[in-house]
Amino acid sequence: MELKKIQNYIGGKLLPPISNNYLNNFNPAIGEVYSEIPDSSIEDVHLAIVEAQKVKDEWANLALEKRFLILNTIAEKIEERREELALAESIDNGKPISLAMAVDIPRAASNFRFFATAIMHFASESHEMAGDAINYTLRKPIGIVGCISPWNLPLYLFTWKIAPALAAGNCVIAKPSEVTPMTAYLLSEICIEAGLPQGVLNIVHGLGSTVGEAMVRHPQIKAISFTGGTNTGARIASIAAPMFKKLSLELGGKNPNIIFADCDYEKMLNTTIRSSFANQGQICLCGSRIFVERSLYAKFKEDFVAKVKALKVGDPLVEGSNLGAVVSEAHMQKVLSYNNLAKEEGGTILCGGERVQLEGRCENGWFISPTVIEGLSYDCRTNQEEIFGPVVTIMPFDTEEEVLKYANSVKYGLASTLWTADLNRAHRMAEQIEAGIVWVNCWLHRDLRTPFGGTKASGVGREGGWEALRFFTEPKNVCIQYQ
Ligand SMILES: NC(=O)C1=CN([C@@H]2O[C@H](COP(=O)(O)OP(=O)(O)OC[C@H]3O[C@@H](n4cnc5c(N)ncnc54)[C@H](O)[C@@H]3O)[C@@H](O)[C@H]2O)C=CC1
Ligand SMILES: O=C(O)/C=C/C=C(\O)C(=O)O
Repeated sequence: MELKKIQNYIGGKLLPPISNNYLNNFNPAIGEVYSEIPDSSIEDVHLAIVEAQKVKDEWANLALEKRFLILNTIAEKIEERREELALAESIDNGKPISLAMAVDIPRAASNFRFFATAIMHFASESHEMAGDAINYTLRKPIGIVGCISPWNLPLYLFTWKIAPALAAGNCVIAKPSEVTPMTAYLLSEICIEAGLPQGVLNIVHGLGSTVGEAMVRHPQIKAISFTGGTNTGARIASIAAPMFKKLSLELGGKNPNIIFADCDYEKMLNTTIRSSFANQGQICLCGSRIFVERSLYAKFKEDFVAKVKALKVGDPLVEGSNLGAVVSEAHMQKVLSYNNLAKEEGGTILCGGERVQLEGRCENGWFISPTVIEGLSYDCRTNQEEIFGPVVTIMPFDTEEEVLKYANSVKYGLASTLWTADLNRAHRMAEQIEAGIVWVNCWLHRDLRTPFGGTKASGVGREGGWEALRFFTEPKNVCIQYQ
């Protein structure tokens, strides 16, 4: 059977790569190639830029209401095709279809709807100087911008970048992860149906080292919005910063989940299962280090491990599977290697820690049992490095001061979760935790207006709301002195 061939979306058309070379695209649940993706080259990136150049002024000057209507139509079409998109996402990524249906695809539609609306309300500042002069700040589209996204939340994160970039009046060259390209391809069909003018959005598929780097290096791409690994972010910054490009980098995390004995226990327990293992732990916001106040530790350990053991690792297309496959064989090997490291570092694996061999259709798929490890020190490698899989460590603590030291000991500073009924303590801790996001008595409770991103090695800049629209526009201040 001939494999489905994904195409680039350039100048409003679905095109093969200029080289006509393709890469294999795997279904992680069965461990087999099921489609092909363009192995695009620098020439395809250049073609996309030529197409974007032709229309960038027209798109930038289009009435806001017209831009709103087109982006809102894309949101509606994502919703209309949600079942097809959720199935495609599940097959491409390995995640349970129930998760794609409940979270990934609705959020992709919300991203377009949110920014379609937000741009209608985006206003610039003015500053009066004591009866002497007035300053007003213009916010112009940057021109052509680049969006590079990862494989863990494919359409969710791809649209989280593209939607504000387009809403702000830019033309976009976008590259989804080569590991999960399918829903970005379906999005190009949707954009054609929705009447997005040709060349405004161009999706170039291929490898990071070729397509991604060509985008980062191209002088006509004036800003790069990237989500992915910290090392990749550092490489992008090393190329783009000397070219004075605007950069938004949303990178890795090693997030603390801090649990005090006075918390709402049942809510905390259920949410901690989710914050540890949702999407097989492949969300940069997952809480991979769980710190529990000592008086609660034994009870938490018993209840948590029992719940984790009850999670079903299974065929992502079957209702009732709590965890699907991890995204690739290489990633599975990387995650499993941390279990060996944890043992070497003195840890005890309380449950999981192994490849799961399913029967039937998924017998060769890349599945890992959810893993809980205890007995490690806060500063060992297992507790310092991003694993990005279904693996958490649990550790007791005695005081706020002690747990803050543990929480802040990592190079990352993305997200954190606090569980306590004492709001004074929550404020105190939130103030001192080194992270861009602090959730109190909840996790991944998202309001798209809020600043989203991390500190330290978790990134530079913020996405979401006005932050994203500011990132994708260039401010110009005009100062007029009164005559
Ligand atoms: N959201 C997050 O925080 C994510 C973190 N990761 C972490 O990163 C590790 C590596 O995962 P990868 O798939 O290799 O992520 P990655 O950072 O290599 O990939 C993310 C995106 O960047 C592109 N890319 C790669 N190299 C590039 C370059 N030199 N220039 C421009 N674009 C480039 C990729 O093609 C992909 O579209 C994971 O094991 C995980 O720890 C991975 C994905 C998402
Ligand atoms: O915007 C969100 O709600 C979530 C974003 C998640 C990531 O950026 C990630 O996992 O990489």
